[in-house]
Amino acid sequence: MRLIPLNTAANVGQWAARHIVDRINAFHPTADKPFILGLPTGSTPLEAYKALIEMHKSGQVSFKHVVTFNMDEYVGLPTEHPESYYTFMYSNFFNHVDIPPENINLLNGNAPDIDAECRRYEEKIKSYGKINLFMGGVGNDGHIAFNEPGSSLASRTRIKTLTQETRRANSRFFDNDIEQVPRYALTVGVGTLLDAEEVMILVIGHNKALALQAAVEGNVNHMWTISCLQLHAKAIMVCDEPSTSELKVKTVRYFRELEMESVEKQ
Ligand SMILES: N[C@@H]1[C@@H](O)[C@H](O)[C@@H](COP(=O)(O)O)O[C@@H]1O
Repeated sequence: MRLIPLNTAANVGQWAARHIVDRINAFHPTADKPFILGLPTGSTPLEAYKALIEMHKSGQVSFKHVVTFNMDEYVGLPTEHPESYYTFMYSNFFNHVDIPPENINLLNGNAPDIDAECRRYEEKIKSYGKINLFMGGVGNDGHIAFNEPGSSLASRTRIKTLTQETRRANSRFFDNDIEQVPRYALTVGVGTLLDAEEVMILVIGHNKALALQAAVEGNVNHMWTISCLQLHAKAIMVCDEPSTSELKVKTVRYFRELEMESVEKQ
């Protein structure tokens, strides 16, 4: 695991966007060999999306040959609802870059057959071989995508019941009214995420400090599904300063020194 300790949320967004752009450009994607990018929603990736849009506008990257898969979507929320992940993705990212609409993949939380929809999503990912880079965030309780505590670490795309804690945390987007927050969501599984070639998680704010501690210093544990990243060969946690407040000083120092070493060697 790489841990990148930075100062601010803006630094985290910039770092993540630069990493994505470098990966896409190094891949030299074409129509026949597109770059496959996994994407999250939430407040955490907003700065990264802004930075990606700026880099696109200044000619540093094209998304013409990038295929995206979003991690999750609420069940039963109309697509055009302002808080659907569909709306989020188009207004915060897709509408501002040159990605062809047919390259965008989102789970349909209103599909008549939810199980078939989840199978379709897994099969579509498989049809491309693998996801090259999955960007994600983390919930206060350590959930990755919507893999709530106790989710199988081998899970695939499926429907999940949201915990009270997640619904409470997300009620800030629903007039602070927990009753308006959907009870279910479709989410890629922990196993789906672990299949990606690389996973990059952004961690912002002191609310995420316990989740980051569990991810980095805790044991692999299904109660903190983010800890699955310890099983991944290429995982990166990009963190702001407040989110590292539960980590040991020596842990942060260790990872900071590792990064400095690798910069010097390049
Ligand atoms: N399903 C999403 C997660 O993918 C996200 O990582 C998490 C954190 O959200 P935020 O970035 O707003 O803190 O919230 C939601 O529950």
